Parts: sequence; C-alpha cells; structure tokens
Amino acid sequence: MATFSLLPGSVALITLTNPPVNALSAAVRAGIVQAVQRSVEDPKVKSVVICGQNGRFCGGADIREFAGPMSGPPLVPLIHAIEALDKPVVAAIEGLALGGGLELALGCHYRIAHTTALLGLPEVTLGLLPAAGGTQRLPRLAGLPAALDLITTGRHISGTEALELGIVDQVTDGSALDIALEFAKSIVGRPLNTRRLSTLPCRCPTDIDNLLDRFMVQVRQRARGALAPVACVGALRAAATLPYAQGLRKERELMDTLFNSGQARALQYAFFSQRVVGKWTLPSGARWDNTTSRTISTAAVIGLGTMGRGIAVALALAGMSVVAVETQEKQLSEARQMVPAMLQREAGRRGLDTAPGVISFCSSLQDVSEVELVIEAVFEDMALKLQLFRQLSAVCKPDTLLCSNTSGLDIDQLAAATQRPGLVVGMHFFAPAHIMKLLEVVCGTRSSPETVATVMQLGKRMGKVSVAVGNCPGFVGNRMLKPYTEQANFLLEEGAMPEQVDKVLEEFGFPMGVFRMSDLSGLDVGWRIRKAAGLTGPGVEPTRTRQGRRYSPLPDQMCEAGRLGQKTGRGWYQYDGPGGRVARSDPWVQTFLDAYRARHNLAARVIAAEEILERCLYSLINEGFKILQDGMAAGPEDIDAIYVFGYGWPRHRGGPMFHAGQVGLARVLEKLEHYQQLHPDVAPMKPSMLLRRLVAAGSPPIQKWRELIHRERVHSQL
Ligand SMILES: CCCCCCCCCCCCCC(=O)CC(=O)SCCNC(=O)CCNC(=O)[C@H](O)C(C)(C)COP(=O)(O)OP(=O)(O)OC[C@H]1O[C@@H](n2cnc3c(N)ncnc32)[C@H](O)[C@@H]1OP(=O)(O)O
Ligand SMILES: NC(=O)C1=CN([C@@H]2O[C@H](COP(=O)(O)OP(=O)(O)OC[C@H]3O[C@@H](n4cnc5c(N)ncnc54)[C@H](O)[C@@H]3O)[C@@H](O)[C@H]2O)C=CC1
Repeated sequence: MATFSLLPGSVALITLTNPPVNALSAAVRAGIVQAVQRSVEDPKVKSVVICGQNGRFCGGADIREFAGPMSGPPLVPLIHAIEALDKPVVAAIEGLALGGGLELALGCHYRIAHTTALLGLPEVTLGLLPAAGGTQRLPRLAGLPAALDLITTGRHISGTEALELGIVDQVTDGSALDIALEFAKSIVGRPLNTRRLSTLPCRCPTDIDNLLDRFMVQVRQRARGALAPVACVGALRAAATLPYAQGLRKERELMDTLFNSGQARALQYAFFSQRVVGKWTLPSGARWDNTTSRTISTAAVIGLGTMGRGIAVALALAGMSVVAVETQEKQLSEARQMVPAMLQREAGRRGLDTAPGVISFCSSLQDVSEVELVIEAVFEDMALKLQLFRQLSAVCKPDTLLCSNTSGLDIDQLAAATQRPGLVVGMHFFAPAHIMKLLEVVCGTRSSPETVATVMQLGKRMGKVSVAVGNCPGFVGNRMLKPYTEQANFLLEEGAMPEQVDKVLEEFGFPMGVFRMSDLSGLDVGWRIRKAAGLTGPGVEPTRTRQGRRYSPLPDQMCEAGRLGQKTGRGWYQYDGPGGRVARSDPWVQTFLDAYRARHNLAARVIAAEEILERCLYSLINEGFKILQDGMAAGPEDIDAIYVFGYGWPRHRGGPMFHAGQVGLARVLEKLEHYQQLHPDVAPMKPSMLLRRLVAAGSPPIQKWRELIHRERVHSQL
C-alpha cells in the first residue's frame, strides 16, 4: 500500500509501503493513485514528497505479479498523473530506485537522493524494457548516450553518479527525506513546465543514426541472442526520433513482445533461482534459517597457482586478513608480485581506493596456526591433499574450518584424514576466482550444519552466488559437464569438426563452444584426471571402449601429440603462438580426424546442427536429473544457478533444467530414448528415472519438481 500524511508546511508525504523493497504491487499502485488524488483535491496541500518506507524508495514492479494476469491500476497513467500535477512533487530517494521505482521518480518534478542510493533501470536483466515511460523520459533528462548505456546494461549507479548524469537534482550524505521535505516547502508556486520530462525534447548528439547504429552492433554482440537489449535500443531510437506520445507507443509495443517471450520467463526465473539457492537445506533438516554461522575474519590459502591467487584476492576483497602459503619458491615470488596488483586492480574496479583486507605471503604451514578458516588449492592429487589435510589438522586451532577447492575429489575422504571431520567442507571456486560469481559449497556426509552455514555466509560476503551441493565425483557442475564433453568428442568421431560443434553451441548462447573452451583451460587438465582413473596412459589400448562403455581417446591423442590448447599454441584450433588467444581452424585437425576415423573404420557423415545441440545438451540435462534423483542438488534452481553463474549457460535460457521444461520434458525424454537406441553403449543417454517420473506425472512446471522429488523420495521411488 501507500500512505498519505499531511505534514506541517502543507507538504503531503506519500510513503510506499511494501517490505522488503517497496515493490509496486497492485496494492501499492492503488495506494499511490488514492494519495495523488487526495493531494490534488486537498487545498491545504501545496507540495508533495514521495518516499519509501524503511529507507528504501522502491525496487520497481513486483516481479512476482508478472507470472499471472496483471490487475490493479497501471503504472503509466499513474506516472503521467503525478507529472501533470500543478503542485510540485519531489522524490526522496533513499536505498534504491530501480526499474518502475526510478520511472516513478522520473515522473516527479524533482529528485533528491542519498549519495549511496542505488538507481537504475534493470528491466533488461529480466528480459523486459522500462515500459513505464523510462525509455522516453531518461534520454530527455540524461541524454541519449547515458540512457543507452544504463538501459541496455541495466547497471545500478550510485546517487553520486546519478547527480553527475543529471538524473537527480541534489544528493546528500544525510537524510534525503528531510532535505526533500524542506525543499518541497521552498518551491511552492514555482513554474513546473520545464520539470515535466515528457514535454522536453530528447537530448541527442548531432549524429543520432551513427550513435544508434554503433550501439546496436555492440549490443547484438554482447546479447548472445537475448532479445531485450536489442528492443531497448529500438525504444531509445523512438525516443530520439519521434514525439513523446509516439515514442511511448513504440515502447509499449516492444514491451508487449518481450513480456510474453520465453526469454523474459527464463530471466525472471533466473532472478528468483539466485535467491532460492541462498535458502539452502541439508538432508539432515538443517537449513539456512535454523542454523547459526560463524563470522570469519582471518583465513589462509594453501597453494598459490591459478586458483589460490584468485581466492586470496577474493577473501581480501571481502575484508579478510589472509595468509597465503606456497611451497615452490618461484611460484611464491611470482605470487608476491602479481597478487597485490590483482587485488588493487579489482578493488579499483569495484570503486574502492584500497582493498578492505590484507594478504601476507609465506612458505610454511606453521603460519596458518591461528586463522579461522583454511582453503586448500594445491594440485588435484588426492595423496597430496590427504597429506596436507593431516598436517592442517595438526597445525590449526581445533575449531578452524578446513576447506578444499578440489574440482571433484571426495570431501569425505579428506575429512576422514583430519581430527575434525565436521569442520571439513568443499569450497569449489571457478577461474578466475576473484571474478567468477559461482561457489559450489560441497557438503560432505560429516560436514556440520554450522560449517555449511559459515561457508555459505562467507561466500555471500565475497559476493558469490553460493550453492550447497552434495559430495559426488565432479559435484554438480563438473559431473554434468562430463557427458556433455564426451558427447562432443563422439560427434567428432562420427564426422563433425570442432568448429561446427562450437558454432552450434555458441549460437545457442554459450560464450564459447566446448572445444574453444577446452583449448582455453588446457587439454591436459582432463588428461591428468583420465590417467589417474586408468582410462589412458601407457599400457592402455587406444580402443573406443573403456570399462564396458563407449570412450573416445581423441582428446588423449591430441595431448600425446603435444596439442594442449592455447598454452602450446595448438589444440582443437591453431593460435598465433603459445598463449595466443585468437582461434583459427587447423587443417592438421581435419587430417588427424580423417586418419583416426580410417583407423577405426568409422564413416564420416554429415551431422545436422539439431543433432549436435540435442546430443550435447540433453546428455548434460539428463545428468542433471540424475543429480536431483540422487539428492546431490536440492532443486532444479540450484543446478540452473550453477550453470548460469559458473559455466556460461545463457541467462536468457534460464539454465539447463529450466530449458528442459521449456523444450518439454516429454520431448527431451523421447529424444534421449531415440539417441540411446542409436548409441546403446553411451550410458549417459539412458534417461533418468526422475525424468521418466516427471513425464509420467504430466510434466509439472519446474516450481513443482522439488515437491515431487521429495514425495517420491519419501515413498522410496527414486
Ligand atoms: C500482453 C501483455 C503485455 C503486458 C505489458 C505490460 C506493460 C506494463 C507497462 C508498465 C510496466 C512497468 C514495468 C516496470 O515497472 C518494470 C520493473 O520495475 S521490473 C523490476 C525492476 N526491478 C528490479 O529488477 C529489482 C530487482 N531486485 C533486486 O535487484 C534486488 O532484490 C534489490 C537490489 C532490490 C535488493 O537486493 P537485496 O537487498 O540483496 O535483497 P534480495 O535481492 O535478497 O531481495 C529481498 C527480497 O525481495 C524480493 N524482491 C526484490 N525485488 C523485488 C521485486 N522487484 N519484485 C518482487 N520481489 C522482489 C526478493 O525476491 C527477495 O525475496 P525472497 O522471498 O527472499 O526471494
Ligand atoms: N584451474 C582451474 O580452473 C580450477 C582448478 N580447481 C582446483 O583447484 C586446485 C588448484 O588448481 P590450480 O590452481 O589450477 O593449480 P596450479 O597448478 O595452478 O597451482 C597449484 C599450486 O599449489 C602449490 N602447491 C603444491 N603443493 C603444495 C603444498 N603442499 N603447499 C603449498 N603449496 C603447494 C603448487 O606449487 C602450485 O603453485 C586443484 O584442486 C584444482 O582441481 C578448481 C576450480 C577450477
């Protein structure tokens, strides 16, 4: 709702009241309509201030309402009514003014903000555009270039930056509401014509077409198939070239198309998934809201290679005092040089003069004896990690948490090597660890709820999307990646080329196809794991079957030929030299594949894009269903958040499990059955029991899967 009060000095105060972010629900919009009406009719009211309860102006439309039929007074006429008032209206912006919240403020005649308030039009991140006049009023106020930037990225800006861009009239470090109330009294009777943004011309540079065309090219490149950013540019073109009323019609027309698109549904699902995963629950019944966490202020990182360096930076950025340990002298001295520079650069990027935490470097484990939490990031070698966990258990305080950044090794085995198995947990970061948003928190069978709560909380402080997952080989993300990459290799055996597979995946929206990605991270990473598993190496026959299943030795043979990817200048593609970044097709790969197929009597065939996409994605999705079935992820949102934030799954497609729902579960099942018939030796194609049960249950919407899984588990049918 929204409350109306008449304050001394003849100022009417309208307070938006809908915790926690005062979203513009139907009730709030109705409340504003009534309060505006009272302000018009009451002769005692000389000016109006609009604010939000609890120091938060407004978080925009109530996103939950988008799922059903819209009801209540619409926002556009409401904002017009405010703008048309002949009593001055001032927005007092504290906390946040986002989306419809900022559009409401743009309809006011003046805006006063706290310096730290967050302002923005993030609709594009929900697959929409600011359709309450935002695309038409903002360029009239801040100019077309600034509006293009803010509306196509959806980025939040501070009150201070909003002042620089002319979006607000004044900022304060004190109470924006107090200043707004005083200001409202002082402007009674001032003419308002120049303050009604819809009546002003758009502020454009001379060469509008050139600017818009350049922007459109950039936006299309960044969008990876997303519709909303492109529609935003269309609406801004209308603002720049048409009168306000026509521009507004165009804005609405574009919004209508976006509103009902699968992309908008996917992006809104992704918004809520990110929040759902914070509400973790363990099989024991321990949950985010019934478990206490400890606040960590000192931490150590062991091993300063690729991952350890980024993790140390991420901890220091979250305000921690970090001890960084490395045994190799060369690595240590390199880290001493590089890590402080990384820290400074990232702090600067986040608008900080200096990082809130500090990092000290050393080579002895004894120096970690006093810290509250240790993160191990040494080589992916179980024997080495076990030895380290034994040492840490002896050296550290008895209540220190011991965490491993392993990409897939058994957390229970590491825990068993210590005297404190309850304090052992996986913290699986993604490279580069100080930038990537995902953190898989791997809960071992003996990890205590308090340990999980502490690490989830720490992840949040580090700005990560932390997802609690179970302990199984590869955890969630890498476990699903295995059948996906395996499928891509099989496609090469059958006739595809790496660039063909990559093109299909990139057109789907991945930033990089599987082979380009493999070249980037290094083919030797998987090679080492496969050697350790006895799948390749001296004495293992180069056949296409291992342990009773179809196996492709192609990547092993690439490694044996010294083609490790970008680091060697040759992999599935060729590069200008070692460390080169620009991938070019390599005739060597064609010859290599031809010879391989000839050796194994494989006839190359033309493979359609549809088959490539279905085999890669559906084998990954099928593994996702198996993970849900095994209870290694609490719900589909957890898997989807992992894939969106850690593996470049296009956000406008929601995540793999959401995508399965969009395609239709029955169709995914039918396709898996079809490919399994063609390739009976490929185990990951065997449809999971959970997928079958969901289809049998009539393919319920994704929001119902958790409940069904729980029910079936209780009845032991999974
Ligand atoms: C053919 C039919 C065509 C129909 C066409 C219709 C045309 C209509 C024209 C007019 C349309 C007007 C459109 C409009 O107004 C567009 C919008 O405003 S879209 C919304 C824009 N706002 C946002 O994107 C903000 C989203 N929220 C956030 O970014 C963060 O939540 C925020 C920075 C505000 C706060 O962050 P933090 O403090 O970290 O809290 P949480 O994120 O954990 O949130 C707390 C809690 O609040 C819920 N929530 C947040 N924002 C909203 C929201 N806008 N609506 C609903 N709920 C919201 C969030 O989910 C959390 O709740 P949980 O229960 O914990 O999940
Ligand atoms: N590279 C990646 O993209 C990712 C790696 N991981 C995991 O992170 C861990 C580390 O991987 P990377 O950083 O890539 O390895 P890396 O090879 O770059 O670095 C490992 C570092 O550990 C040091 N080290 C080895 N034994 C040590 C000991 N006893 N004490 C102190 N330092 C020691 C080494 O000298 C080396 O500097 C592995 O478990 C890996 O699986 C997890 C996510 C992503």
